Amino acid sequence: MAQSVLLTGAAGRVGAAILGGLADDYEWRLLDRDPPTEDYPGEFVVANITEEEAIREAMEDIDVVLHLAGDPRKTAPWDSVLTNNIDGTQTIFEAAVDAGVEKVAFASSNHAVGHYETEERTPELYRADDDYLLDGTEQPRPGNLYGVSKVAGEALGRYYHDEYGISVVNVRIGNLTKNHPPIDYERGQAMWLSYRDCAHLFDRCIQADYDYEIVYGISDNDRKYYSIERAKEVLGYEPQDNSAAHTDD
Ligand SMILES: NC(=O)C1=CN([C@@H]2O[C@H](COP(=O)(O)OP(=O)(O)OC[C@H]3O[C@@H](n4cnc5c(N)ncnc54)[C@H](O)[C@@H]3O)[C@@H](O)[C@H]2O)C=CC1
Ligand SMILES: O=C1O[C@H](COP(=O)(O)O)[C@@H](O)[C@H](O)[C@H]1O
Repeated sequence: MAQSVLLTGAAGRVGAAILGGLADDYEWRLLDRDPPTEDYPGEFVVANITEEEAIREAMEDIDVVLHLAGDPRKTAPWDSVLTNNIDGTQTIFEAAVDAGVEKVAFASSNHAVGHYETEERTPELYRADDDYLLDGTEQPRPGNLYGVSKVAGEALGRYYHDEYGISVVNVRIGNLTKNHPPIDYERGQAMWLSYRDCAHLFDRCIQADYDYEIVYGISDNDRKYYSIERAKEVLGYEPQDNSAAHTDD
């Protein structure tokens, strides 16, 4: 029988990439605060992730949670990230543990480590001949309050894993764009995540066995300063795309 997967933030861009690749592969329960405007492959729950009761109900009979819902803006103000990204993520973990969910994959971000991109390192860092690599074992260095909220989400996962044993993978997503990498944006090309690699990566988050992990979610770009070795090793991630293959780079 297919695993039951709760996808929060299902109506957003990352949700679209995941469902675009995996719609037929799982029993989906989709959740978003915005009501659906199209057909979705499963039950659609309209709820805010800060609503404890609604989230507890949404968690019933779920095997795996892909937790994407949150404010994705790098300029997001503190009150929004505090509510949507930190409070909301705590509500998700608490309900997941109580419901006996096996795994949570958390949509973290490149902005959790944005301040490694110092003036001395950039723009060389974004180029294929530069060998500087972050691999997920480094200390977080958020580049903005949004990044701080993602580090908090990763810490919540650490706590719920250590305290309750739930499996947690934090995917520090780079820059997801459809069809081709960002144009005239070296940083975006270095951290490009294609739609099909995104779907495959979250598929591996559903299928693989792990304890607590931090991995980078980017395609196999020639330009890169995030290692994808841990995602390959632990999750079996096999990306197919590379921003260098696009002539409009
Ligand atoms: N798109 C990208 O390149 C990247 C995205 N991420 C993370 O991935 C996640 C998804 O991002 P996108 O799909 O790009 O954003 P999006 O804005 O397209 O989608 C987010 C969805 O979450 C929903 N949502 C927001 N707050 C909610 C709440 N309190 N309760 C219920 N639903 C809520 C929104 O209605 C929206 O449909 C976010 O957590 C973001 O921080 C991280 C790095 C890069
Ligand atoms: O976390 C996120 O990062 C991506 C890439 O960051 P950017 O600074 O290069 O734009 C961003 O597009 C996305 O909206 C955000 O959630």
